[in-house]
Amino acid sequence: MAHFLIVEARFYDHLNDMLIAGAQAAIEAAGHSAEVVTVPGALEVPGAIAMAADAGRYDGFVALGVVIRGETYHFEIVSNESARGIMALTMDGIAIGNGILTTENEEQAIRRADPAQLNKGGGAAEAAIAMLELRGRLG
Ligand SMILES: Nc1c(NC[C@H](O)[C@H](O)[C@H](O)CO)[nH]c(=O)[nH]c1=O
Ligand SMILES: CC(=O)[C@@H](O)COP(=O)(O)O
Repeated sequence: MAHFLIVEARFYDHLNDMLIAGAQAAIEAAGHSAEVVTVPGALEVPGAIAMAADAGRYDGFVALGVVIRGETYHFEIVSNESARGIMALTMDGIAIGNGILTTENEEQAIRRADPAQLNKGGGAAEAAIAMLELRGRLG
């Protein structure tokens, strides 16, 4: 059994709750366990994963959050830089599933967060599990 850390950027409560539910269900269905830590926004997610990876208590990570386009270039910064930070950690061999949604509006986000619809939280958890298993196989 592996132990995962779900790092959630809590920007939209109702959307995050759905993402977490999907991720937790996928981890439990695979026979693993998880705990959740909350950070202010998507830009803080890579840093939190880096801190937790250093601590060495977790086998893998699930990044969750929602970025919805506003009026300014901030959307691009938050979307691209959070993904870039997560990708950099992935390239260091850390098993991470990226479930940070980047959408044009709330309607798109609901469809993707809802476990009964596109279930992107569950998909991110499954990706983290797959990468952990791959690391075990590849050494
Ligand atoms: N606009 C969104 C943000 N912005 C906040 C940043 O992620 C960050 O917390 C802030 O700049 C302080 O460093 N975060 C989201 O997760 N979603 C957004 O839509
Ligand atoms: C991530 C965003 O685009 C949004 O939350 C920020 O909105 P704005 O660009 O209107 O300040």
